[in-house]
Amino acid sequence: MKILVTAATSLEIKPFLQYLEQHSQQVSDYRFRLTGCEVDVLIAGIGMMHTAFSLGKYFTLHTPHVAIQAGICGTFRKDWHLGAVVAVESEHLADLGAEDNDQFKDLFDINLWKESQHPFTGTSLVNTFHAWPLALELPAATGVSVNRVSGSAATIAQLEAKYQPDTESMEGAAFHYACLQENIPFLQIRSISNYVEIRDKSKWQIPTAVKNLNDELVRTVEELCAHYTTVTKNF
Ligand SMILES: O=C(O)c1cccc(C(=O)CC[C@H]2O[C@@H](n3cnc4c(=O)[nH]cnc43)[C@H](O)[C@@H]2O)c1
Repeated sequence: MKILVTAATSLEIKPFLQYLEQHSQQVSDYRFRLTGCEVDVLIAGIGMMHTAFSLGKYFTLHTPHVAIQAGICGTFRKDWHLGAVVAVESEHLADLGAEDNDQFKDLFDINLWKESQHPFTGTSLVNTFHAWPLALELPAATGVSVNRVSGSAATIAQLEAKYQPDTESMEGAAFHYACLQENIPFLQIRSISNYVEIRDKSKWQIPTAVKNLNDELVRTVEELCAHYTTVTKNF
């Protein structure tokens, strides 16, 4: 089984990389062999432009069975605790469009895109791969992707009213788009490093978020590889 693990920065998946160093055989700069599984690691860069370019290039050369995007994110949900790990199931591109006075209009609102044009479901990029072989016990989240971390009351209120998001990242939509276009089953796992609120970086809990994210990432990859090994043994 071929698995792609992608992240915006190596810092976000450093513990996973250390795990691979200890438990797998490294076959190239970015490829690891782990109990019958091939795991590629792609550090795609921060933001949708870098993510789309990196994944587009990668998918012209490789077709993984599963792609996993792992990263930290902000949450709009005050009832979710920092450090919680979630699976983001759908994404909106929440700052691509036009400003109309103090209102934001996305490309669907201004009729440059049509609802449900491929690969969108309505106006969002939904993870439609339901044949995931593992029981995912993570809370499901609805995400928005932005080029600028939201940090004003007005922007936050607009995003909440328009998209009812649980999470905010800078790469999720690009990942969903690339995987849906290439028909590659995928999973976006994010851990919450901060609340989406008026900017106060001192409140961000990046170390806890990174630890929990990587615990979950290791568990998921190990389970996927074990599942695949069991399935292939039975044939
Ligand atoms: O401003 C800083 O000093 C600073 C230092 C380290 C990281 C940042 C980020 O903004 C991280 C962006 C990175 O993390 C994801 N992320 C995390 N929280 C949020 C959020 O509330 N809204 C959007 N993106 C977030 C994002 O996916 C980036 O990859 C700043």
